Amino acid sequence: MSRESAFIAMMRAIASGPAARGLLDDAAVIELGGEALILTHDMMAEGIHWLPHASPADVAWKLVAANLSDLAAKGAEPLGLLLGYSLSDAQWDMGFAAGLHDAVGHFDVPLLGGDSVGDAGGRILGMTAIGRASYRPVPARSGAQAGDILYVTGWLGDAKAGFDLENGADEGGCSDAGRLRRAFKRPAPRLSDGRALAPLVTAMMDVSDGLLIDAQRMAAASNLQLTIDLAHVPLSPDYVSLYGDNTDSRIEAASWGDDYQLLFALPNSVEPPVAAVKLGQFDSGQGLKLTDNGTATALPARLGFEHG
Ligand SMILES: Nc1ncnc2c1ncn2[C@@H]1O[C@H](COP(=O)(O)OP(=O)(O)O)[C@@H](O)[C@H]1O
Ligand SMILES: Cc1ncc(C[n+]2csc(CCOP(=O)(O)OP(=O)(O)O)c2C)c(N)n1
Ligand SMILES: [Mg+2]
Repeated sequence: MSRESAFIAMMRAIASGPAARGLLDDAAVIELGGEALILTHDMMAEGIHWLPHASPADVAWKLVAANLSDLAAKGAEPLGLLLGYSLSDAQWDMGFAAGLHDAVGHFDVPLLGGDSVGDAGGRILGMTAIGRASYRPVPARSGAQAGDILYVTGWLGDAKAGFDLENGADEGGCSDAGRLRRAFKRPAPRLSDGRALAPLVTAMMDVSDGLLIDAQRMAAASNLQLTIDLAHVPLSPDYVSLYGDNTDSRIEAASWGDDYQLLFALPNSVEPPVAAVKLGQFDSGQGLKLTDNGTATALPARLGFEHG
């Protein structure tokens, strides 16, 4: 067990109310009369979530996007943001403020407040995003049913490719390295897809730590077995131009993380109303199984990103 999951397990014993959803979901859900408030908090730290030479404006953008992605996963409409900020040098602070200004304008979500601290011993940021549910019951990770199909929006692995390029990797034959870099630095939360999907899905979450680990969490929360076919993992042509299309490159795309796509379950009879690919199927039983073009294959040792 990672230090992160051990710590969350301790928090689970404290977070006993129904709004916390057993700390088994992307966000808390507070039912208020005929409405539901959705609340999520994400932290980012230099060296862990962004490279030391990253632009502070990009860091601000990603902090907003990662938080809004958890709202998207619950089909929510953003209402506001609160920022936790460790003061840095004046130039970094100004760059961050400029990026935050751009991001709140782009996503049309107000900054409501926050708190700042000096000399924190490193750049560590926190953000709370508050949203309003567009559909109730608010989709959970735990609602998938045996026989449901698992889908994912967009491509997986582009953020990993963008990270490698930002870290100095050769662009090789990649035709749109800028798009890959943006996928890593300025991910796009799937807010409108989330709202379109919320009335139809039996379960939904975003993919932040990696498809395999996040899908395993959905299967565990739903108390089902889930089989994913590696051949169905959606790779972009740009990703394939850098890493090829083979078992290793598919496993990397399915386990590196930072994708911020939506992962969701639908009954077999329901077609998704947004662009998405089928990854696999839920069955009665437990655990994550992997196939490659229909043939059973071993799970990799590492399913995704975990802190500690
Ligand atoms: N330090 C913490 N204190 C309380 N709850 C936490 C803490 N860290 C994570 N959680 C909770 O654990 C669950 C899983 O968190 P996480 O995997 O980070 O979700 P996500 O990837 O969607 O942001 C969520 O319910 C989250 O609120
Ligand atoms: C410098 C750097 N190294 C590695 C990564 C890869 N990475 C760091 S955290 C993470 C997963 C998402 O972060 P987390 O804090 O777990 O977000 P949450 O799942 O809570 O939304 C990934 C893929 C990165 N973004 N930046
Ligand atoms: Mg999430």
